[in-house]
Amino acid sequence: MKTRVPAKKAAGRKATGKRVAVLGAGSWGTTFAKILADGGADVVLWARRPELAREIQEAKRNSDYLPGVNLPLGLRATSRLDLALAGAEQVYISVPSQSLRENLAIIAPHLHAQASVVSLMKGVEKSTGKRMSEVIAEVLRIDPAQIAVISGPNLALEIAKEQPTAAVVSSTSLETAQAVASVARNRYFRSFVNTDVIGTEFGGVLKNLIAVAIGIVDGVGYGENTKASIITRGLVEMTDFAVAYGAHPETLAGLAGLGDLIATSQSPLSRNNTAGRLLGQGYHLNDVVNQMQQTTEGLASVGPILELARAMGVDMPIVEQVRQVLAGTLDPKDIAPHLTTDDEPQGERTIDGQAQSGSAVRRAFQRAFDQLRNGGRGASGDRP
Ligand SMILES: NC(=O)C1=CN([C@@H]2O[C@H](COP(=O)(O)OP(=O)(O)OC[C@H]3O[C@@H](n4cnc5c(N)ncnc54)[C@H](O)[C@@H]3O)[C@@H](O)[C@H]2O)C=CC1
Ligand SMILES: O=C(CO)COP(=O)(O)O
Repeated sequence: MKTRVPAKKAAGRKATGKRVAVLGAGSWGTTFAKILADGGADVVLWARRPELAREIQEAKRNSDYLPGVNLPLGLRATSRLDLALAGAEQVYISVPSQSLRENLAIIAPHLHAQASVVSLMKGVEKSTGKRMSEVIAEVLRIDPAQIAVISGPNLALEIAKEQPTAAVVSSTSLETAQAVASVARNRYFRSFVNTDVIGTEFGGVLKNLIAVAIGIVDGVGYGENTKASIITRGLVEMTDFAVAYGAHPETLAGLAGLGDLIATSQSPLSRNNTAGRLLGQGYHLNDVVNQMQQTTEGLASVGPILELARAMGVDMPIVEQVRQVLAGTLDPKDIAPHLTTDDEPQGERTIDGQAQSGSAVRRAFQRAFDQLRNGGRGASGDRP
């Protein structure tokens, strides 16, 4: 199929005229390119492999990652980074988190100085524990106001099939978030905005870890009570962690937190959930990793997240148990929404007022005080 149709016509609505690039033609990068093109943007998608770029450009298909999905006729694809980035005012990145730094090094020479850079990724860098927007700022040395992140309950294949979905675009600059959100939207994809980059990014990272835990108990054969307990207590862990690093608690109650946690924990489309299920069924981690053909961010994030949690004195019993299952030191059937060593009842709410308290330092003191009050155990509790 060699016919070329202008983006405006192909999208079936007025083009915004905004020239954007999407880097990474896996399931999410390709789906996001479709979101943008269907919203009227002029999109060029960069694929590492020339044969994949050719398939997308000529057949308007990405059969490995999005089987059965027809891509917009106006969507262009190339394996040449310089061509993808030429004139791009917004650059969306969707590569595995552990490869971001090396990819940024080859992106940098071709990036327009004023371009907004948007992370679609949900991992932290294993070697540094840094969030993707931090890695972007560090390597590209651009103003943080040029950087945005997008997160939410966004299982790629459902969106590629045009099922109605919402997401949140976050940037320290509201103007940037709004500029990105006005391009990254269409009739089936609605973008909200916030300025809580920390909460939005950590929400996406942390829900992966809870989704692995849910997959594990699913694989073991436990039912809805166990899963609901882990989802609920998991959200508390996510919120405690993110707030300790400066996030707003309400972000974790929003699309990038609870919303994504629900979608990822419930869906067989989730790679993190699937990896957990295989572990729960008794497969060894190496076999699971070999079986997963797509990026499973949660597996790489467990270690750095627990280190970051320790640094702030945040208890993450569920994530800790996921680590133990991955390490083969905890039987999957023993994973539970609490530490197996808990022997005294704990209050469901113990960090009263934390959500309203000021700085991260103040919260750390509050947490230390709560730990003392709880006889050395970490504070745990639903946010008010
Ligand atoms: N698939 C989904 O439903 C969603 C994924 N995400 C996030 O998007 C990011 C990318 O995920 P997917 O597109 O799903 O992964 P994927 O495994 O489907 O695709 C990753 C793509 O990155 C490319 N890539 C570029 N440089 C690479 C390198 N050095 N090593 C390996 N691959 C390289 C691969 O060729 C591939 O096209 C992840 O952080 C994920 O958490 C976020 C929301 C939804
Ligand atoms: O982030 C996602 C949905 O919002 C995709 O989850 P997985 O990476 O587990 O497939």
